[in-house]
Amino acid sequence: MVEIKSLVKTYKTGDEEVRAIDDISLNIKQGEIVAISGASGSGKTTLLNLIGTLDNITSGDIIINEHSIASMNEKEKTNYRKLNLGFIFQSYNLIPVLSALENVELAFQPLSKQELAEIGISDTKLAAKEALKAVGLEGYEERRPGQLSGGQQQRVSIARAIVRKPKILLADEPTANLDSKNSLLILALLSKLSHENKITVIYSSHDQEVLKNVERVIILKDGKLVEDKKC
Ligand SMILES: Nc1ncnc2c1ncn2[C@@H]1O[C@H](COP(=O)(O)OP(=O)(O)OP(=O)(O)O)[C@@H](O)[C@H]1O
Repeated sequence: MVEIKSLVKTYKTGDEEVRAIDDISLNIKQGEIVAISGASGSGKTTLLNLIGTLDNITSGDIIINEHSIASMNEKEKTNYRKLNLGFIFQSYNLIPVLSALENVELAFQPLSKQELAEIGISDTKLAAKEALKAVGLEGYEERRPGQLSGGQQQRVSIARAIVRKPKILLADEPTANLDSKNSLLILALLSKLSHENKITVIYSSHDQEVLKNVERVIILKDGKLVEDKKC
């Protein structure tokens, strides 16, 4: 469902060229949960950003459900992101003055009425409540981020990422700011959401504890794929 074909991403700084992604090919099935690992600078964030259409491909392609990302223009990419992708960040990226519920509901703001209908949402508040329930935060709707623990804040950000019913969830170091107990709980939640809703989850991590519990791990080194391990 995600087909990565001879993918290359280079960055130019002055006279120097960095091959951040150096000829990677791999397939990820619908509903699979995959960890991307590797040392700092190995290309994890770049790969996630390319799959997330947040950065431009230098050569090669990523085909998602038969859509070629390399041939999309900016407008098509924006539309594609809105209706297919969910993002989770290391630092949660919640709005401090809004409640948990309002933070989740914010995910609907870029969607038109027609787009909401397309994804089967008629009541955004109810959908946001259900997403919070799905991440184990029923009863916490009115709390602001500052009144929640790190693990709970990451759950709110996961609710915000899943509320538009994405086909793919992309998470850059989602457990980097959490202790090992909360990291494992967040991973278990991502795994549950992936299996129950057939969401493809792709996340990066360099935490060895986290990597003990993964189903498949892709290891990068200097932009190259050096290992693709099913556990
Ligand atoms: N915007 C940019 N301009 C120039 N070089 C970049 C840019 N973004 C990334 N790079 C380079 O591309 C390579 C891969 O970086 P990337 O951030 O993808 O690695 P990473 O594995 O996510 O690292 P970390 O674990 O530290 O977040 C690095 O050499 C980095 O310096």
